[in-house]
Amino acid sequence: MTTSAIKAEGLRKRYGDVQAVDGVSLQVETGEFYGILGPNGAGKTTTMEIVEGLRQPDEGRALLLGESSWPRNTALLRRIGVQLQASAFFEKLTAREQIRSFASFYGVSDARADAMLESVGLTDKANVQDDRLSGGQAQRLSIACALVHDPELVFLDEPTTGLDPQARRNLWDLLRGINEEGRTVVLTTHYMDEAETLCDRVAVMDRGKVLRVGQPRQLIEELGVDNLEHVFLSLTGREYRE
Ligand SMILES: Nc1ncnc2c1ncn2[C@@H]1O[C@H](COP(=O)(O)OP(=O)(O)OP(=O)(O)O)[C@@H](O)[C@H]1O
Repeated sequence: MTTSAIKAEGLRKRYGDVQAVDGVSLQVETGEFYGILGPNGAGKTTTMEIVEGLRQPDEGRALLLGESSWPRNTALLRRIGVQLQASAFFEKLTAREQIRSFASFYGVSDARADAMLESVGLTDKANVQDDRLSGGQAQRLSIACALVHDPELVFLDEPTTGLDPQARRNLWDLLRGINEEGRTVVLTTHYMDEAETLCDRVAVMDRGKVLRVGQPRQLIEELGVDNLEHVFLSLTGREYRE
């Protein structure tokens, strides 16, 4: 029997008056490209952080690669990659210095760091300081940093937000490649077209709950609608972007 990459049961997390995550259960299989969809504030990031072992749930538990992700398990952290926002870069370092710094935390060689930079198409930007990179270049650098230690499972939180259509498409190719190499990918996104294009399965979240899980095509067919945007409308009775 193979172990699921993620198995989360009954997760709950409250911040003051806000019930950010309200009984979330999820299962992600090894090798899957899995999307967590939902509008701002749906609870996507909090759910991911609990699963990653970066945040303690009030209730419930998450198994990551077959092991409990809380209390924080440093051995597990080596086996996962978490894409940080570009704002988490070290100040004033060049692209090459950034990725070599991340690599050094894991005892990964400079050569491997440089190869990752090459694989995301940033070799010609190696000497450019992070604050001079375009939005798409900064996203690619942050993804390369998350992959530098060759993790089995990668978490990407809204990797294409704020990018122009061409940069988004370039990034989609990169993300597909990461998954085709055999890695499990978990992505949060606001963009339904992105989820439809990339994800094997999606969980549609709203107000801290998972409303439905399935293959994008299957959800569209089941609900008799044209696209994922309409799946959301049909599940919640309201527009995705209100
Ligand atoms: N550290 C925190 N302290 C207090 N409230 C928080 C904190 N983090 C998140 N929240 C609140 O919890 C709810 C869920 O937030 P979360 O970031 O998980 O949602 P999200 O679906 O990832 O949203 P977005 O798409 O905007 O990133 C929101 O109402 C948010 O304001």
